[in-house]
Amino acid sequence: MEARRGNDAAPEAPAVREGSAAEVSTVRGGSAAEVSAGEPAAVPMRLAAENLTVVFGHGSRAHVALDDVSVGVAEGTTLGLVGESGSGKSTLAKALVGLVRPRTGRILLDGADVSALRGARLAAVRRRVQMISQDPYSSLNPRMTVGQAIAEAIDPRRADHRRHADAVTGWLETVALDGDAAARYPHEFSGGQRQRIAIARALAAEPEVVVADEITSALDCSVQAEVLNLLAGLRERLRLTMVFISHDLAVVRHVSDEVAVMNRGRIVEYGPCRRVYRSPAHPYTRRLLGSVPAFPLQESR
Ligand SMILES: Nc1ncnc2c1ncn2[C@@H]1O[C@H](COP(=O)(O)OP(=O)(O)OP(=O)(O)O)[C@@H](O)[C@H]1O
Repeated sequence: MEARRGNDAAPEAPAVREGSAAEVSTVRGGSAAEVSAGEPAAVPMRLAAENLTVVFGHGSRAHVALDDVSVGVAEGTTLGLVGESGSGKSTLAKALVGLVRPRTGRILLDGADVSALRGARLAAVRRRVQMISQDPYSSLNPRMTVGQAIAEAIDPRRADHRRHADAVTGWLETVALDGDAAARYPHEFSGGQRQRIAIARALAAEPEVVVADEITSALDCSVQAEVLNLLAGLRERLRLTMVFISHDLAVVRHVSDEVAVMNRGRIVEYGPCRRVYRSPAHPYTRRLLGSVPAFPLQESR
């Protein structure tokens, strides 16, 4: 039997969700007004997880990190993922980008099941769904100059910085860095600058979806705000489709159209950000929001 690690004392209430799991990959989305009116627009999901289960380990040491999780993000929108530490946010992020293989369920990219792909086809999907993580070192090769790293994202087969110099400079300027950063190495930059480079690198691949996993949690407060404002601006300007993960509820509300609340590997509440923050329906969400002084319940957005 699989063991479940009890990482908090959240109540076992049923999930509160607008739309069924089956709807997630096909018709979820639309504005908050449309969803709450019970008539969601038929917006296809760019990226969706359908009934995803991820188990780490085997036998008595098995741990169910994701338990029948279904979420989706429509083009040009942002899905926020919140939940306490250990609730499964990063595991879901990794599953969405193909870094963790689900035991059951599917990952759909533009409606096509990509969860069983391997080799070159998986690599191609990873290009289309770019992940930016907490530690930019995991996405930036310390032996590559920044210019090489961005050139590789632009064209993996001809990752020559000089060939793509103008485009590299353009992406650096997009994240408010000077073009001469291209000749330097990641370790020569501050944490905030490295995250800007990681964002530039991810966007240079022109992905269909960006998965941002706690991208500011290792940064000082003032730098966090700079990076978040940059990302929020890019999201508007480039109409990014994004999955945004953070333990910071205020930040998630700021950038997300919809939010999924995770608890112990499950989605317990899922819906338009505005509605969930204003009137959380699940006891766990209420507890989560109630524990943050900035979120007295019933606050309007
Ligand atoms: N590679 C792994 N092997 C075994 N267990 C894992 C592995 N990765 C994650 N887990 C476990 O799965 C659960 C979910 O972890 P995950 O990192 O997805 O949570 P999280 O919500 O992102 O937490 P945090 O906010 O602290 O990053 C945790 O109990 C964690 O210990």
